[in-house]
Amino acid sequence: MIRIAIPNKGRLHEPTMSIFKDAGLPISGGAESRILFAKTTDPEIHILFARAADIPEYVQDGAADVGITGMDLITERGANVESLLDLKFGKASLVLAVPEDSVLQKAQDLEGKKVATEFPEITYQYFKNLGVTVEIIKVSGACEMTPHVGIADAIVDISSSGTTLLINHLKAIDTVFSSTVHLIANKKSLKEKDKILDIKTALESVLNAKNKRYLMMNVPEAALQTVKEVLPGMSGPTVMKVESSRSSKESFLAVHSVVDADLIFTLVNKLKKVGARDILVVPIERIMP
Ligand SMILES: Nc1ncnc2c1ncn2[C@@H]1O[C@H](COP(=O)(O)OP(=O)(O)OP(=O)(O)O)[C@@H](O)[C@H]1O
Ligand SMILES: O=P(O)(O)OC[C@H]1O[C@H](OP(=O)(O)OP(=O)(O)O)[C@H](O)[C@@H]1O
Ligand SMILES: [Mg+2]
Repeated sequence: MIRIAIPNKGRLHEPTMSIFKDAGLPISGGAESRILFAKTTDPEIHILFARAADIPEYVQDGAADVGITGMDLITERGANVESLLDLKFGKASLVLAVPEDSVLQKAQDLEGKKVATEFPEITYQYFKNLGVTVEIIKVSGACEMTPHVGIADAIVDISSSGTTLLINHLKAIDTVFSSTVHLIANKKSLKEKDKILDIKTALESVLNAKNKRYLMMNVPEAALQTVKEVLPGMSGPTVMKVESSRSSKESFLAVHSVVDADLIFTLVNKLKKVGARDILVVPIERIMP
């Protein structure tokens, strides 16, 4: 049996449930349902719902074979786990921030000063690497208030849109750590349970397909070469004969290709100009190379 720990609530819950659904492993539970265990369509794969911050330890200690959580939380806890895949969501930066009117402009200016943070390990390592000595004040949240009440001169805290810093009259002066959500595995489980790599492959196939679209069109045979020159190469397009019911003498070919989603707008206009018609653009659920 393989147990996967996923965030039970908060900003990582939904995107995690969604990528498992797209990967063919729909999960029910967590969030409002408050169910903390669940099965999947694969009887060998069970789900454990947990707080994102606890998942690194659960995976390190083997309570879960696999986990999904942020690299900042994994690094802060120094969890001895294997990262199998960057899932590319949950993007956030840990930034060094000071009051907006502060004279402190760079990390070196913090020598001998106080820094409040929810991430003491990452903060310690950051200043150590710079050869700067600071006093680290561990807080469990609402870090942004500390420089305004004399608890600290600066903070190291998560920033994504930057709104929280702005409304708390703080400004970032450096990026300490960039985080995204990763698929991690217990090192012993990884050696003993091959199925863990099947889970990685399934999630990876969803990521591979995210920015791709499947393009289908009918092309007059005479225009095929021109159309192929317009189509970007992933691998050559698939070309099939169309048993057209059209009365026209012209014979048509069906051309199919996988293209980047952000090329679609210009590509469709170019293809129409060189004679393609009946153009269909469909999303792709998974791509397994
Ligand atoms: N404002 C944010 N924007 C983007 N990602 C964030 C933000 N805050 C936290 N994260 C990321 O989400 C992950 C989980 O963060 P956290 O443990 O704070 O849970 P949460 O989803 O914010 O729930 P809550 O804060 O309500 O407990 C972390 O890896 C962190 O990097
Ligand atoms: O740059 P922004 O988009 O404003 O996001 C940054 C805020 O997001 C997180 O708080 P969250 O909303 O998770 O609340 P929390 O402090 O309870 O975790 C983090 O602690 C920051 O305060
Ligand atoms: Mg939070």
